[in-house]
Amino acid sequence: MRIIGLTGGIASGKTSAAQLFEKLGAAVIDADQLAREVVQPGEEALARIAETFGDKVLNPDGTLNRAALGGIVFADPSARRTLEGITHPAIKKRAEEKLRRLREAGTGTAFYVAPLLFEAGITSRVHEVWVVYLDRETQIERLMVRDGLSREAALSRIASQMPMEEKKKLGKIVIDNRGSREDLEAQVLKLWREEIADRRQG
Ligand SMILES: CC(C)(COP(=O)(O)OP(=O)(O)OC[C@H]1O[C@@H](n2cnc3c(N)ncnc32)[C@H](O)[C@@H]1O)[C@@H](O)C(=O)NCCC(=O)NCCS
Ligand SMILES: Nc1ncnc2c1ncn2[C@@H]1O[C@H](COP(=O)(O)OP(=O)(O)OP(=O)(O)O)[C@@H](O)[C@H]1O
Repeated sequence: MRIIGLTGGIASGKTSAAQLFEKLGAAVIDADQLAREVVQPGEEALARIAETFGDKVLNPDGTLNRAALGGIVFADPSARRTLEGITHPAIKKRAEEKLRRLREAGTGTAFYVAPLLFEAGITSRVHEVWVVYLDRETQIERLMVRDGLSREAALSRIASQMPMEEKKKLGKIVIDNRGSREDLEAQVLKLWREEIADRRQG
């Protein structure tokens, strides 16, 4: 099974691109989704987060208050690293399980969509890395609109990741998402044909 790591900066369009690849028939594993699964009530990671950061990061019903925890960790790199120390091993374990199941099912190509593919050193687990790229100003705008964040909050989230220009240099393939959704769809379709479907036939 060929595993393509799909990464990029926050709000660069990884999920949007992955959904388009999925529509064309690719298998997709999304690290952000796994990150949500490992903090569901009853999971060990949630208990450790509450022990470490206090009850203020829990909602009254015991679920994780994502806004409260995000407010802490995106303003404090050492708190962010503590959180990653709790969640990343659990996320990696789930990703491995999902990849194993896809392999057993005879899947040809799987995308592993992860915002922190480079930062968390997961590149050795994938065969190649594709980067969804966006210029900084468009990134700030799309992030503010999607998550209802102030400019300052958007900038602190962006600052917690490797600069997009650096990620762009590290990708085998760069998907440029500065244009319209139609532009993105056209690039995905071309990559699907040239990099996945044709190679499979050949
Ligand atoms: C801090 C949390 C609760 C905030 O939740 P929220 O719903 O506001 O954001 P969400 O999880 O949807 O993430 C949105 C984006 O933020 C960025 N982001 C998330 N975690 C991190 C991090 N540790 N470092 C840098 N960027 C991050 C990613 O680009 C991600 O796509 C959440 O992001 C979290 O649990 N993060 C730690 C787990 C992690 O590292 N996830 C990234 C995927 S491995
Ligand atoms: N080409 C585009 N034109 C306009 N808006 C877009 C385009 N591509 C994506 N978007 C929007 O930009 C926002 C970010 O896209 P998306 O959620 O796919 O990014 P992401 O890289 O998965 O983000 P994250 O790292 O936060 O998970 C979304 O609101 C999405 O609808």
